[in-house]
Amino acid sequence: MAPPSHARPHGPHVRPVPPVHHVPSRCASKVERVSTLATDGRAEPLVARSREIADPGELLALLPSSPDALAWVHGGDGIVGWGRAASFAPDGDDRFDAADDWWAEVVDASVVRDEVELPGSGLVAFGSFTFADRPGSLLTVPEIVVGRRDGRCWVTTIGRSLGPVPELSASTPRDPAGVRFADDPARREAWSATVEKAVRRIQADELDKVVLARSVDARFDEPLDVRAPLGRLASTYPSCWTFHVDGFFGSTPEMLVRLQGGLVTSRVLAGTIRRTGDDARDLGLAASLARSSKDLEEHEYAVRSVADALAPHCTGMNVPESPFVLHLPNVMHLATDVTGVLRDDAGVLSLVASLHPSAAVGGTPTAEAVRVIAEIERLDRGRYAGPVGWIGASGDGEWGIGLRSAQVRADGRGARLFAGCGIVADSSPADELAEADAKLIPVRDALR
Ligand SMILES: C=C(O[C@H]1C=CC=C(C(=O)O)[C@@H]1O)C(=O)O
Repeated sequence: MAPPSHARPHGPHVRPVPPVHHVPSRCASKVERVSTLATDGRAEPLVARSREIADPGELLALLPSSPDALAWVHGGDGIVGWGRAASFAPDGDDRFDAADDWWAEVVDASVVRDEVELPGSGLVAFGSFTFADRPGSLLTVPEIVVGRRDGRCWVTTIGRSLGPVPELSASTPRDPAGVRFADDPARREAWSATVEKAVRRIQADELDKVVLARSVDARFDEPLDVRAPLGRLASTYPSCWTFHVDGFFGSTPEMLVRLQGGLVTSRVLAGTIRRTGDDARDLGLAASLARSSKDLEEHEYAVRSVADALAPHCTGMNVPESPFVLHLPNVMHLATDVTGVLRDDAGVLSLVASLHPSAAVGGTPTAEAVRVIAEIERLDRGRYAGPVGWIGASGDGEWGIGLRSAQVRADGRGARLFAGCGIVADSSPADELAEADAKLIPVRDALR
């Protein structure tokens, strides 16, 4: 069978062709709209150029101290960026499709010279979407991107004209100062009561599973330099994807969807056990997690939701029958890697639109779970549990679920940390509270 076409109608950016290619716009009015969305409002297309460079050292250390700093790193590889060449803040239920359309227009109106041709090189946008239909989603095209993959490094400049390779230098971030966490017992009790309420509704057959989240506020004496927690997260959780977009940062173990060269992959997590720090004991706990009917049930809902959402877009899907246990420093999760071969021309944001919210962050059935969350959780999740990641000119990209995360306040002197747990019929409120505490550890520790 011929391999499916994975190129989106974004033009020929994906093909290894001569270094400079200008993709004609689909229609002039769209180009104008895109250009006016760029930060300075001038009606000019973007010019992006990626060049291979010598290894500049740790990517996160290159970030300037700026609210525009962007990051998506995993085990030393990934991309970081800064500056804002263009951005778009989609809103509403169709925010993913609106973002996808905007991106198609940006790509159509841009000139890309990619001498690297690796995932993340060429024109890219970073983004973060809200969990629910509320303001706060953002797709942003940086002016500078630095990337590393499999030992190769590059820099991309994006702007109104071809820019020179910038000077890259590492700097040391300022440690968080005077950190206090507010997690008072009354709020903890109230959350346990909410879990109990959800269990009763599940036992009454209103729904099968719902993910409930809680938040903890942090305060700082000085505005946070987000590069400090980012560096700590990346070194402590190298198997997670450490991200930062517009004050939303964290280290997520869950890949909602990666699209690369027609291959679709998703890492589904649900079902958790805390680690004790004693390796022998943790191995026993991992075995009990793999046998726990409560966790296996919770996991199965999450896998089903992802497999069902991807099925219309994929052939040759592989959905393993049993999960493996993913070991992280704070917790262990039941995990399943779902793969498929793209059979339509969906870009990664269309796949995100089909997948969000998966049962790892929403529940089963989805509509009922989302309704119950809105009714009983009493929390504005913001970007927590929403998709976060990047998209390239071909429509390929990587989008994780914004977990183990926090949103920095606009004045930088505080942040809200989030964690949630999948609730099923035999969930215990005390266990879920302890599990949520364990899921808060990565960001909590990174802020100390
Ligand atoms: C909702 C979160 O985790 C999800 C991902 C992995 C395991 C989960 C669980 O076991 O409940 C959650 O579904 C969170 O970290 O805030």
